[in-house]
Amino acid sequence: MSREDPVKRHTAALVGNPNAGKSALFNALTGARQKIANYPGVTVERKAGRLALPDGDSVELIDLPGSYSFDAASPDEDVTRKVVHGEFEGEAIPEVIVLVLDASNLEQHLVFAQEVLELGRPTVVALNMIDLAERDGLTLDPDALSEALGVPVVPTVAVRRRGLEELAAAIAEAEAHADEDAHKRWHITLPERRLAAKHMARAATLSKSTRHTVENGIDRVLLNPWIGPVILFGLLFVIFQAVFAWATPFADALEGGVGAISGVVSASLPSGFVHDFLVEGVLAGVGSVVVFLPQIVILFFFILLMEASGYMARAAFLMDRLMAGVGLSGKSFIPLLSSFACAIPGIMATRSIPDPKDRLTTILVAPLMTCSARLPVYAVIIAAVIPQTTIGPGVGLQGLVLFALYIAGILGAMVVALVLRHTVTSGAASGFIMEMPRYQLPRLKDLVIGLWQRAWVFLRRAGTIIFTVTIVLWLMLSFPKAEPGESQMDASVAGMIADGLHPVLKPIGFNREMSLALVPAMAAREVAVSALATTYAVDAEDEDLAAEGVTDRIAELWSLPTALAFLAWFVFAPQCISTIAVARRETNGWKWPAFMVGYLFVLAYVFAGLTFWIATALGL
Ligand SMILES: Nc1nc2c(ncn2[C@@H]2O[C@H](COP(=O)(O)OP(=O)(O)OP(=O)(O)O)[C@@H](O)[C@H]2O)c(=O)[nH]1
Ligand SMILES: [Mg+2]
Repeated sequence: MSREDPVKRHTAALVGNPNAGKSALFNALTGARQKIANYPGVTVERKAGRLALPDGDSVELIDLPGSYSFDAASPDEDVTRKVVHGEFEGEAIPEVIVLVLDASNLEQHLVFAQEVLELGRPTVVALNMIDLAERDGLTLDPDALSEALGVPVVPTVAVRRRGLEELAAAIAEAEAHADEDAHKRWHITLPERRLAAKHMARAATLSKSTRHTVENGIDRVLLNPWIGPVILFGLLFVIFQAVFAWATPFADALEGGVGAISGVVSASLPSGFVHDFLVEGVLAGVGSVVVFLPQIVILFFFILLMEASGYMARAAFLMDRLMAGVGLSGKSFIPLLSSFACAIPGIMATRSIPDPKDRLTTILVAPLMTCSARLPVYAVIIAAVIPQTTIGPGVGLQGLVLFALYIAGILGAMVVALVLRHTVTSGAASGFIMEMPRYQLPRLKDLVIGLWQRAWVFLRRAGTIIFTVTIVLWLMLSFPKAEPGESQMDASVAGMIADGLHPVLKPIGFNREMSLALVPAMAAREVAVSALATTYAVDAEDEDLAAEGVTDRIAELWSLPTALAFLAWFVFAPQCISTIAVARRETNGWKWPAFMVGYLFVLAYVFAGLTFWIATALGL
């Protein structure tokens, strides 16, 4: 900022209804990579970035959660209210407000817009999604809207970077003086506001062709009470088939690559500490997790498609009735579905749920949704013990088992929610209203960037937390060294820990290696795989055994009931430490996370046990 500048412009805040494209504008203007997705409630916290203005100055641009009103009750909307009113701790009131409106949905968006303008602060309107309005046959008149609102209006298409320079220029010119008349002009009741919105939208619409919107036709099918759920279920089924079927060639290639590197390292290094560290710890351990990259990418490909197309909110709508049956609402569906990626963003997404008890229940059951970190665990065990047969055209048994495990998690979450709503979080279930976002064709570039980000997150985890934990375990497995004739595991520190845990887990069919693997898996669930791989590699009696992958060792050493019990454990397995930490932050204390960990441990133990005993009784 130049010193002579009389106008103080430290910050500008993006404000508007959910799904107006605020984060898309934020990313386009600042070069950030905030999450954008086509459903309301994506952004749940305040994020800042720097925006260079055409006059050489720059401002701190703030992306905010979408809001319907300043009176709104949900925690994310509360952040918006606080920031805009200058009540957010450690932050001055923003000098300029950038009010983002969806041009294709103008009337609705003008309701909250009036509330924002009532503040009487320097405001610039971004009339975003002009392209969608055009798609619907709407021609808008930004000047008329500007006249009606009394502030500059800049048409934009955030995702195509249209209108960005004009918007930046308008922000630069927004004068830092309050509009004294604003209060008198705008302060009216909600019905009056709605009426005013209608008039203003009408006045700003130059022409409107009676084009049938794509939405209606598609929604008649996708939201049909009978066909809709079948399509949703079918889609989930296809996803889990694809995770196995499509990934196999890539996963095999990666596994071959890791094996080849392992062979080269083995042959070229003399046996000793460095050799063992690389072969048993790094390659067997961390390598066993990295090979699941293709599966992770495929899973996220589908999640990103659902998020970008606008289907996510439809799925929430379809699930609303089912969710109401267990005392939740469709609002909980999106956080729960996000938990398929990871429970941490899932739990944070609950901030868009207004009712505190709905929100708490959703937080408590979110870890039951199968996060992507569990995918390697499931995949390794399934590959080892479930035959690669097809049981129908295009339906593989392995994919089916994976699907069943996801369903088990979902059903578990539903039952737990039902019980909680009748006990610890009892109260009236709240209603469900969610705007259906416009259908959009996902943009290839967004998809590629999104997948790249996810792949990078996965690889970074493998290189940091999974690496560290696996290496610590490897050290504990490798020392003290065994006497000749003694097994290395028996002699090691880790072996002693495993011996301590095993008696507790033996009744539910777990062997010693599994018992040991559960401990580091608390850091990150994928570690269960690397821990088993490292344990078997360290304990291998000869080079041939050491060269075998963890899948082969499990296939040889585990009985089917034992393997199934391990899968059942991971359906419920108490979450990783980061999830516990987020639950603590979001519930402001240790009480609920402690409760969550407790009930998950009990369920994991009981269900793993039941699975083991039943499978054994059936003679599997
Ligand atoms: N066609 C079109 N799509 C847009 C435009 N701006 C944003 N989008 C899309 O609209 C969806 C919502 O965008 P976001 O930036 O996540 O919306 P938001 O206002 O931040 O939403 P919340 O964080 O939920 O309040 C995404 O799918 C974007 O890709 C636009 O100008 N034209
Ligand atoms: Mg956003």
